[in-house]
Amino acid sequence: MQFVSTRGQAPALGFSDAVLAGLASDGGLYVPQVWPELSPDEIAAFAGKAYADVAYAVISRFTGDEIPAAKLRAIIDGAYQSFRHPSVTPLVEIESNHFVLELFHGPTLAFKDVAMQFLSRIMDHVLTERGLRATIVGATSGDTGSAAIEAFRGRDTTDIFILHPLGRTSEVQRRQMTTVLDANVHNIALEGTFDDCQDAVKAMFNNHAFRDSVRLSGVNSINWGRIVAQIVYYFVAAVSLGAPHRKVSFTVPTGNFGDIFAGYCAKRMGLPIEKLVIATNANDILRRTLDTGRYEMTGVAPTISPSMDIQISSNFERLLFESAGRDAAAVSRMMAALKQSRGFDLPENSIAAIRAEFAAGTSGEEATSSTIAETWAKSAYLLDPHTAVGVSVARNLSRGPEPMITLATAHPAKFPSAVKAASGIEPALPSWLGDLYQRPERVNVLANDQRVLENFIGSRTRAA
Ligand SMILES: Cc1ncc(COP(=O)(O)O)c(C=O)c1O
Ligand SMILES: N[C@@H](CCOP(=O)(O)O)C(=O)O
Repeated sequence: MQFVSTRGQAPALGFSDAVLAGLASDGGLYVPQVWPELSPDEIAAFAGKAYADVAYAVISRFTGDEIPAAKLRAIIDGAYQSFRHPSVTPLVEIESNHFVLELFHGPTLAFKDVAMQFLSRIMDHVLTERGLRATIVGATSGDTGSAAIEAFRGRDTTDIFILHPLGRTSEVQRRQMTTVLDANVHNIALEGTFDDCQDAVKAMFNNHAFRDSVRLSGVNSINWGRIVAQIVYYFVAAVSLGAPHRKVSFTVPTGNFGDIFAGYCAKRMGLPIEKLVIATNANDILRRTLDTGRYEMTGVAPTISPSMDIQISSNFERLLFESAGRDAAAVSRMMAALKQSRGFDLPENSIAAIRAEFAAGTSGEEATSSTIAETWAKSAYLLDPHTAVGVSVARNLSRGPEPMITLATAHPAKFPSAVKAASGIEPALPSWLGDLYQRPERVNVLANDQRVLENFIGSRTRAA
């Protein structure tokens, strides 16, 4: 299996190289050259299988023979043993025909663990095989960072540098990152927004001298290794509700578009999904794009679902590539316009193709809070604010008879103030995080300046 860049100017790479590269050298994102397909019989055979079995069946379609079967199996088993629920990603029916898919049973209580526990093991394997070390740089609005730090801490093959926006994460999210004191972990609180953090990471990838000198690698969902692991739970959830004999729809709280793009990939592989619903908070650039056909940046507003306070939705580029008939030149033009004038119009064929597969809705702050309160009152189920955005949008949608699955992307205890303000209930952290507020923190506050960041990273990485 080869992977090609959405901008068409970088060499096609195999799975391991695409994962180590993170971002393509032309600034694009890697996607599979062809979509592997699973037949209805193969999908039906997932019924009753363990999560790791389905993960192996799906992921091995992308790794081909690059990772030996026994090694891939051991990596997947190790990744999902770190989850504290026997089903890994259980489904809970919160009201008639509306389910939440709990993706937060991993070590850091957010859906990012599902992919990160896999990615860290794959990268470690490839780097060890090649006798190399890499410098991992990631941008986070709170959850990617803690999941990545937890997954890569203590590994000899990698040094990890995570940029978070100073003062814009929840306190639990910040502490989950800054209290990890392993020598290979470096936390940077950037004076800026999440979009600034993400821009800085992309600029490091586009500075080829720096990229090569530190053997730069990325763990944001620009990395195909993240997406591939997230495809799995769409199959697991849909099959448990009757797929492929019955269609299902998914609503996904969306920021960087990685999670919902994984759902699109599952559909391309043959999973019968009726609709993929993009749920945004007040930072509603994606919903506006679906309404108007124009992607237009306006500014980021802080919300009670801070992990989705994003405007530059990286993985939307992958969808643009697919929806524009894989026209890499058209994608490059749109991305150049975004950089120059903070917006672009989608070609007619592209927006029509997107509207055929996706719907979109927005949940403002009040609607999100009242969704937390109502769901607690009616179903005794406590939603985190990101999941509440999804549930709120799914409830307001005109729906068909198929089951709706809203992705529960974080545990409510990661956002105790917002959840308590909405419901009166203060969700407790699980016992293994019970002393989080007593643990010492280590963090470096840095200016949003590319030279400062590159000097900081270059002088601390062991991969240089
Ligand atoms: C809790 C939570 N929900 C939803 C999202 C949005 O996911 P994505 O960026 O893949 O769209 C994020 C972060 O990205 C998150 O941390
Ligand atoms: N919400 C994310 C933002 C980064 O998204 P990613 O999926 O591209 O890593 C976070 O929690 O950091």
